[in-house]
Amino acid sequence: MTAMAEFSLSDLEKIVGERAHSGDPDSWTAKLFARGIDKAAQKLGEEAVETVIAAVKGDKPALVSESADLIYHWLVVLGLSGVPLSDVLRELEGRTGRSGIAEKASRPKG
Ligand SMILES: N=c1c2ncn([C@@H]3O[C@H](COP(=O)(O)OP(=O)(O)OP(=O)(O)O)[C@@H](O)[C@H]3O)c2ncn1[C@@H]1O[C@H](COP(=O)(O)O)[C@@H](O)[C@H]1O
Repeated sequence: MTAMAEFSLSDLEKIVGERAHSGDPDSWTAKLFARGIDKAAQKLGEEAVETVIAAVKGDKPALVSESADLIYHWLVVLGLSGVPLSDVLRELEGRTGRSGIAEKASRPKG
């Protein structure tokens, strides 16, 4: 369990980056990168819906599994979009110490 606890999103981002252009016919990551952002974004949306369904049903094992699918596909979409995980983490870090409601109130109207 110790090794698993050390596994990070950054590790998964690295794996996705390495597999993206591997040319391995057995790589789902390579397949998604070849098909492009529309397909990857569609998969991300499907995994999001499946995660929501698991949560609403109170199915904890499914919630864990679907969350993993969701995060993996999210990293694929970030990669395809040329957005590094560190940009998202920096954005999240910048929000710490500020309540969500205050943050929402500060957004431009429109
Ligand atoms: N975490 C994941 C991961 N999560 C989900 N998936 C794949 O995502 C795919 C889509 O899942 P679905 O259940 O929606 O499959 P589906 O409904 O048959 O898909 P459709 O073609 O019908 O749209 C499946 O092939 C899953 O295996 C993942 N594929 C890869 N990874 C990670 O990426 C690494 C590299 O994987 P490859 O690129 O495949 O070598 C792996 O070692 C993992 O660490």
